Amino acid sequence: MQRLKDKIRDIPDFPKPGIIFKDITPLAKDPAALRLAVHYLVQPFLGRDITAVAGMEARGFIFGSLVAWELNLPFIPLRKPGKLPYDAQSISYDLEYGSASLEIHTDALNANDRVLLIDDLLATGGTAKASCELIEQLGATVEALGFVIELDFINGRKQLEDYEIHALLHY
Ligand SMILES: O=P(O)(O)OC[C@H]1O[C@H](OP(=O)(O)OP(=O)(O)O)[C@H](O)[C@@H]1O
Ligand SMILES: Nc1ncnc2[nH]cnc12
Repeated sequence: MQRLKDKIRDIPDFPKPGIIFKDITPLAKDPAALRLAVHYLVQPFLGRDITAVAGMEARGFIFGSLVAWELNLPFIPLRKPGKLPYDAQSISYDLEYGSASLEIHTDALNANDRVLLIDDLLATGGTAKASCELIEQLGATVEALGFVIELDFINGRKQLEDYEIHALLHY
């Protein structure tokens, strides 16, 4: 795991004063490290009854689509507002440095789906909680959540108590 941690760059005061931004671009830039991260990321989910992988725009797309590829499952994008072309369901939420919205196509999932939600980072959990609600609004079940990074000191898990959560790197 230290090999992966070495590929996460701290950027102080981005995007706001007081935030230490965990930059995953050095990890994405290194093919061996990226493969290793995805290898570890999928381990808890192998052989499980999961029907789809969902990821949040934008950094969740990087890891979510690689996990979907690795598990040979559909990838469902949760997008920033106004980007999805078909009927979409929307939700607003707060995150570590502001507020935002995400959308999902209303036909992306149904009541038979058991979804693995993947993102790069768990901070307050606002993004993840809203994403779970979006998935559940379509009648689907959230099977588990997977993150590359968890900021333990923010304790985003407290608002995700009902869910199984796995994270590779803890700060
Ligand atoms: O746990 P939280 O406090 O909700 O924060 C975590 C979220 O913040 C970042 O996304 P951001 O909204 O910055 O979008 P990006 O992926 O487009 O950079 C990150 O990729 C997570 O999705
Ligand atoms: N500290 C942080 N670094 C990178 N992405 C984030 N999303 C929310 N908080 C973050």
